[in-house]
Amino acid sequence: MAARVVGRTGRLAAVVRSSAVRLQSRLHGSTGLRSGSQANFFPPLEDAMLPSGSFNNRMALITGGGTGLGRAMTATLSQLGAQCIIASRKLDVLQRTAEEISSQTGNKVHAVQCDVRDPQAVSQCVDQIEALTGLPDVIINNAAGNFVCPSERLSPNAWKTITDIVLNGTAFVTLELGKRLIQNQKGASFLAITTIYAESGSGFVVPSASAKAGVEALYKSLAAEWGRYGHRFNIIQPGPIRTKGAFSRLDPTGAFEKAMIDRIPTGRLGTPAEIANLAAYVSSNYASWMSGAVIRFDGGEYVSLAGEFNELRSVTPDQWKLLEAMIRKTKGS
Ligand SMILES: CC/C=C\C/C=C\CC/C=C/C=C/C(=O)SCCNC(=O)CCNC(=O)[C@H](O)C(C)(C)COP(=O)(O)OP(=O)(O)OC[C@H]1O[C@@H](n2cnc3c(N)ncnc32)[C@H](O)[C@@H]1OP(=O)(O)O
Ligand SMILES: NC(=O)C1=CN([C@@H]2O[C@H](COP(=O)(O)OP(=O)(O)OC[C@H]3O[C@@H](n4cnc5c(N)ncnc54)[C@H](OP(=O)(O)O)[C@@H]3O)[C@@H](O)[C@H]2O)C=CC1
Repeated sequence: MAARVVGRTGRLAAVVRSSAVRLQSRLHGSTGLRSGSQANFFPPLEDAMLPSGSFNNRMALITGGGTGLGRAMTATLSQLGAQCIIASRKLDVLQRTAEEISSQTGNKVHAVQCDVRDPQAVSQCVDQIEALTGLPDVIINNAAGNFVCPSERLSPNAWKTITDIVLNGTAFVTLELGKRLIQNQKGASFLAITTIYAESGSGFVVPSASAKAGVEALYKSLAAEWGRYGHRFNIIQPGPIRTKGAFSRLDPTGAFEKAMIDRIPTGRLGTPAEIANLAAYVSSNYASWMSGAVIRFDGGEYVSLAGEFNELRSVTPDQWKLLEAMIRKTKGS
């Protein structure tokens, strides 16, 4: 009897999972998941989490919204009723994404070209946004640049390029919009996408780690300073989520992926739709008491890397018997 119920529940869970994956691939493209066995405990739920219409009459700017995680966030906000503006350097990519998402959700997505490293371009981009939709209620600073490289091989321009996109770009977008919103007495939710190594630092991505740490200091500082103008500032630190932009620059041969998945306690990569749901919640009015928050979203990878005894996961029950006997035999110090 119990086995029949478990069997039926298992089949039901499989059906729910496969329809969630179908919806996800329609809106966000393929999940591309590879996983370890414990991933079966943690299937991604990928349909929009918030009630439909949660972003009706709200305008959202997503930098880097044409690809990867920014695209997934745009798709979810648009599905929930927002009018979105996506901004980055490649107008053709932005326009394609904007058309695809608009045609799926029925809500307008605008594409605006902008290199966030250039403060003048940012100011012109905000002029365009004001003309298209008015000042946004939601700003997601998601654009970034990165590549793995031994630090002794970095040129000054390589350092400048990454820190300009990540730290200066985020600052230019945030300050330009912040000042105009303050002038117009309009509140907004600002969200920055950083990463787990913004906290620990990491070799081989030193410009990115330094710049992302700066972004976190910027957002925590403004959370304290600009609450009085109706602005909230929050940070999501994602762990590994497959996107072409990230994986082609951080693991070009694919050699590190398995080791990375093995050390993630939930046994799999995150999915773009999962982070999109979190970003939507943080940017929504359901989170109106959330400001200055730093949310780690990594399947447990950070704590798994940090704890010095975590490698003991590979000790078998028989080996534990021996270890325990040795430990118990020890007397005195
Ligand atoms: C399994 C592991 C996989 C993944 C996930 C794992 C862990 C989770 C944590 C992940 C964090 C991820 C953070 C991210 O930010 S991922 C986002 C990645 N997306 C992008 O980078 C998209 C945008 N990128 C770009 O446009 C380019 O890559 C670039 C280089 C950032 C900017 O392009 P631009 O045309 O402006 O710049 P260039 O003129 O090409 O180069 C400028 C400068 O940099 C030097 N350079 C470029 N590439 C390299 C390299 N690979 N190594 C060393 N140096 C490089 C280039 O030579 C130029 O310097 P000079 O020659 O002029 O001195
Ligand atoms: N995927 C992952 O595993 C992780 C990603 N992240 C973070 O998530 C965010 C999204 O990354 P992901 O989607 O993976 O990668 P993508 O490469 O797909 O996204 C980066 C986006 O930034 C835009 N961009 C780059 N340079 C500029 C610029 N100078 N001006 C304006 N826009 C620019 C790119 O568009 P264009 O080329 O048109 O300018 C692109 O759309 C980033 O902040 C990244 O650091 C953090 C941890 C893990």
